[in-house]
Amino acid sequence: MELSYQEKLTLIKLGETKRVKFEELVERTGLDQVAVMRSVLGLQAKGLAKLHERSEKVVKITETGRRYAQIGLPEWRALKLLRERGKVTLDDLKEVLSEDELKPIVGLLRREGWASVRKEEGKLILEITDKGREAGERVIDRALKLLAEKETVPLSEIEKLIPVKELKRRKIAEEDTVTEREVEITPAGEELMKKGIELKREVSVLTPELIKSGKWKEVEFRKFDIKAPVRRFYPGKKQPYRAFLDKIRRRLIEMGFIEMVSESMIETQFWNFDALFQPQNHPAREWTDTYQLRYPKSGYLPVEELVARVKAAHEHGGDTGSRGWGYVWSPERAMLLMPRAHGTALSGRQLAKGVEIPGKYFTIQRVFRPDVLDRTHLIEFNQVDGFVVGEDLTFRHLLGILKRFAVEIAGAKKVKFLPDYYPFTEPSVQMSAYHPELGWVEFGGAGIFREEMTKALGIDAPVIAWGIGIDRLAMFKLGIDDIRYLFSYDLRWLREARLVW
Ligand SMILES: N[C@@H](Cc1ccccc1)C(=O)O
Repeated sequence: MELSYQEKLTLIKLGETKRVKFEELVERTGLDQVAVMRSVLGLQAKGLAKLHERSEKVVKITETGRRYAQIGLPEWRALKLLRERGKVTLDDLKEVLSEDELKPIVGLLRREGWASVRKEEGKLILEITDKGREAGERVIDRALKLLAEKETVPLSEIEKLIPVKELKRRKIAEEDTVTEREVEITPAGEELMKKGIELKREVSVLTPELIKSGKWKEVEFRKFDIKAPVRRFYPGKKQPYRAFLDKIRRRLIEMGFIEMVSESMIETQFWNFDALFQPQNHPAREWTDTYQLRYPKSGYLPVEELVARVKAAHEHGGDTGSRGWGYVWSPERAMLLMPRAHGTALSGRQLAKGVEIPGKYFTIQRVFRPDVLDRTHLIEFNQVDGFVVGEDLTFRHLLGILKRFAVEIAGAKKVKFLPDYYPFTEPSVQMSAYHPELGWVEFGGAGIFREEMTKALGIDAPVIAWGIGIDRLAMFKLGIDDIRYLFSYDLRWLREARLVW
């Protein structure tokens, strides 16, 4: 017969006493109540023990009863005052009684015969009687004492003193039933005891020490029922959206991309727009499309030489053969600060800083654009931006890379390219990816950076670039249909959201 460690221990302890109160058995085993009950039921199922349950009517002291036991029943407090003063008015009794206690007191004292009552000038006067002077302990006092001492007393015992309804009426006690449990060993159990039960230490974890010392041979391993329902356990973990972004970062690093990082979400217009050859009168630079910082309003421009080249590109195309945008470029405008509106700003910074050629770079950026919040729009979202630079890159390489992203990152089955326009790329494309559940989803923009941009930043090789919005994808991977959930505090979601990749 297979007995668990706890069952064995319980049986051994039971064998010492034959029949024992459940609570005492708990004490003897040193296990907790639940464990002992489980063991007893287990032993009972195997015919080794028997659980006897008997419910008993008891009387339990109430909060009021406990208070009376301490300060005395109201009639005793009143009598004490009467004994001191001989007679009192009802008002006088307020010294020793509460408002609720005052109301029934006249009736109580009269019933006991402890006081006589009369009216004098509209006032109730109570005067002590002989019986009141001599009064001693009554049954109700004895019952209260007993209850105060034991808290619960069998109903039968109380009823020997006083009808329980009397105690209930005075709110001293209430009735209850308790279940008395006793456990008894069966003959089969005794039989097994006689044969001897080997109580091996039961372990639930196999440790290196157990293996090294050879002790694993002596111990018994705890059996687990892996199908038993257990409480849900929520260990600390990454915020689900963070987990998603980290996954993308990993993918790109595995594909050989170098990450571009930034300590700040704030950018000068220079890097967000000017360095990307986006003219200063471009509508996307207005407040309707980008935010501005109120304070501080302006930041710093990079080295003069670079600024001069950007200015020349905007005004007349610099040395690219382009005519530029043909306006007077303002450094003040370029100095204005803003929350970054696209990740491409970091691509511009990287190109100006210098790059390996050939080289591949990416960044995951939180970006900000005014919008009306709803289930699919936020004013802040995340983009994966990046570029590949190399001597003989062509537009076809760009399409190939984008397709690869759509498949690798988004799990898209089909992609579609449409002509598009960006001030910093020529040609420009927009890519849509076909998602089995979402249908055609706009994935992002891409193109070959214009020479007006790359040359001003000091790069003399073709650069193919893209910017991909990844929040729609995150929504899908996290199984949510409201984009605001990406930043939700909803504990249930934070605990249970699952990233399906
Ligand atoms: N920055 C563009 C995307 C883009 C990046 C790079 C090249 C072309 C387009 C956007 O925010 O939509």
